[in-house]
Amino acid sequence: MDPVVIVGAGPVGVTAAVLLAQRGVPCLVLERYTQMYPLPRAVHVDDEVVRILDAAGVAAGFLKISRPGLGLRLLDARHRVMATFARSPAGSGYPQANMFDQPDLERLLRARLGDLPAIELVGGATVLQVTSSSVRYRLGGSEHEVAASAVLGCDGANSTVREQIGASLVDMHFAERWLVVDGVCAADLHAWGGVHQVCNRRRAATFMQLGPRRYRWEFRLLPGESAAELPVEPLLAPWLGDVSVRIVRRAEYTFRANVASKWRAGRVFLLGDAAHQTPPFIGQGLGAGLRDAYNLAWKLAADLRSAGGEADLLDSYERERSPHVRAQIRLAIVAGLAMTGGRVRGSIWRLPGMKALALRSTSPPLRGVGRGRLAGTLAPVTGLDPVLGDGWSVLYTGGEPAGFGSHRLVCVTDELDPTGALRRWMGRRTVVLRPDRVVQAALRR
Ligand SMILES: O=C(O)CCc1cccc(O)c1
Repeated sequence: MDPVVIVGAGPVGVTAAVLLAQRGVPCLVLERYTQMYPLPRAVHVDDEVVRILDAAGVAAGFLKISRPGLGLRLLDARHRVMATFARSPAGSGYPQANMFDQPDLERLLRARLGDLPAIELVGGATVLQVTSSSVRYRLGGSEHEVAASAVLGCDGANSTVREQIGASLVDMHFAERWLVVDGVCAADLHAWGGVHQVCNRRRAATFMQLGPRRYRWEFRLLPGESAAELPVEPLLAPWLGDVSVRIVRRAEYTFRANVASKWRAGRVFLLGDAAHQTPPFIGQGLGAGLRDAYNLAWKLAADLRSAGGEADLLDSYERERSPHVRAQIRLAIVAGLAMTGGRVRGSIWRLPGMKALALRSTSPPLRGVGRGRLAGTLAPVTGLDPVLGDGWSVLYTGGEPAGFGSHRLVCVTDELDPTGALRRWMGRRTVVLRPDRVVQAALRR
């Protein structure tokens, strides 16, 4: 089988490679740089995304390098607490919010590559041309062409693959310039362990702890200000007291909301920032890319196993992922407006239902999957992967259901479900799960 060529060895590309290789699909990962990018970027993933890291074999390692996020705290311009939306650090499976430093996650994922000989990673490779069945790239002084069974563009916001398939970015009408500062402090700041949002219209700001003595600050820039010229010490002073900080990185970012006009051309697919970009206000940027990888990997593996016989399954990638990511981007924009618009807009958070919205940790159901209330939702089966296997499965509680062909039949007993939470969720239904644990059908007995 020709390899799936993955352009970009960031967390999305590497996760896609791992998920494919675990299903027996050879992968060639082409990365423009020779070294891993050493500086912080993404800082948060939710519990659904940790399940994806689990599927890729790195959840145990991730829990060691991350810390549970305690929720969201809104502060006024003088840093007085306006509201706290607190998460319980121990959810039913993984913590609902997980704070981390991206280079730590990338090291974990790169180490996982070493377990999977079906993956080859080539650094220093600049992709020149992409088709459904080949990729041409420059390495050192020479050009190479490799045959591909599919191509995944995981090459970030300025994606070459996106350009190659003629997709553009559709603007969801959000652009703000922010200064992002990462620092390591000489001592712990003893800050509350969630995300702090300063609801100051003049200088909206975000602050959070990422690891031991490691912190992230973000400050919205005013028109005409540049991150390079803005003195950072007065901005950090209220958070630091007399503790000194070593700044690891300061950068200007334009937070944008964009979705690619198409995510696929033939057997070339876009994933992660190549397909969508979101403002960071609900911490879903990297998670969206990892959800892409998880959604596509099992479908592509099934298609390759059946020699191209799963055209509809491949079509469902964009059909499912695009509305999901748009919904999350819209939520990020609304949350951002409420959090950065000053005291008055900040008071929106006192309205009934807003607390539940701020703390909601399940993402919207995938559209167009089966029918019924549970269809398209992620089943709460954390930890059951060894029982469910890597294919389709059927969960049942009564008599063994018939007519499910090669699906794995799993009787949900006390042993599998000691707290009864899974059976409460199932109600009196028999539940058909896809390989990615999304509910395809939930049938009343
Ligand atoms: O959902 C949470 O508890 C935190 C979400 C979050 C993460 C990172 C940045 C941010 O502004 C919000």
